[in-house]
Amino acid sequence: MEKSKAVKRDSITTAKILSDALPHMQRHDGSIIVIKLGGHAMSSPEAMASFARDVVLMRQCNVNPVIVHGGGPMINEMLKKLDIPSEFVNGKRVSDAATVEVVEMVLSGKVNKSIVQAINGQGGRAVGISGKDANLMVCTQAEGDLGLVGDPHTVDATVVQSLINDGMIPVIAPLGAGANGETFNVNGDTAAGAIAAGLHADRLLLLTDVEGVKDAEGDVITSLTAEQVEQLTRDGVIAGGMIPKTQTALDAVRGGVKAVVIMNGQQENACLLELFTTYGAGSMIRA
Ligand SMILES: Nc1ncnc2c1ncn2[C@@H]1O[C@H](COP(=O)(O)OP(=O)(O)O)[C@@H](O)[C@H]1O
Ligand SMILES: CC(=O)N[C@@H](CCC(=O)OP(=O)(O)O)C(=O)O
Repeated sequence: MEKSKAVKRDSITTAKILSDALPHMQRHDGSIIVIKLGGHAMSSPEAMASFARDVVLMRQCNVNPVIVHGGGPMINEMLKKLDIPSEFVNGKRVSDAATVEVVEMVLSGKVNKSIVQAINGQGGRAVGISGKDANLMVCTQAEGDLGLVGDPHTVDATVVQSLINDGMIPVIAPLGAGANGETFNVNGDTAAGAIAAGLHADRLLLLTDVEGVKDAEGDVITSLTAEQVEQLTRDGVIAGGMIPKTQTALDAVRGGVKAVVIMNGQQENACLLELFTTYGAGSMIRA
């Protein structure tokens, strides 16, 4: 008797939550949401399954998720096994030919396919590709002495749009082709921003391992302007891996993406919180 009362109470709460979500679902109806899943946000099989479930639920609600992933920690692990040293400059991995070979193997292989499998395991239909497929991301060499690190030069999002139109969930590894047959290692955030701009996405969610962009006191800044980002970077408050994220956010909004949110992907149901509730998670950057 007690148990059935509890089930009834929980069911009433669930029905209320679904009802509250209706205006948010209507607001995002038919929209394209690019989600960057960082290596740190894929910390456990449970976290991956929870993310996959959110993505499948989005698709079920006629919201079109496009996943662009990273995998820095997984690349580090493989480079270590192979005894290949690695260093980062301003959040980007200096990449010689041997490093790029490992990056492509890890990202297009195990990481990409484990996300695809997690989404399919929740009843979605995910397709894994890299930025090299169908000329999605043609790159030029990035500035600085970074070796084979690419900056997206042209994005042709036709293949992504075709997958979306067919009800698939694209899962994209951040590699790009060069005009002379090179393979470029592209920072996952940079790739996500370029693809979001190429798709004129409604929103770009950059999932990471912190609540958002923090100020000098360590408090999360919920809404950021371009000027604030530039000042915080000059002051060294925005540093390391947060630099490509905030620069990506600025490039994306300038490139036509309506809003970018930098948020904690380790928080359970992070994407649902952001899209389908009134609670705005993380730091939002708008045009
Ligand atoms: N101002 C800042 N606010 C928040 N995080 C910052 C800031 N400056 C630097 N960071 C660092 O950026 C990290 C996120 O970047 P990164 O480790 O590359 O994440 P991911 O692997 O998810 O792409 C945070 O864990 C934090 O250590
Ligand atoms: C050029 C560059 O830095 N490429 C990244 C690509 C993976 C990535 O961005 O992974 P996270 O999102 O997990 O950090 C790298 O080699 O680590």
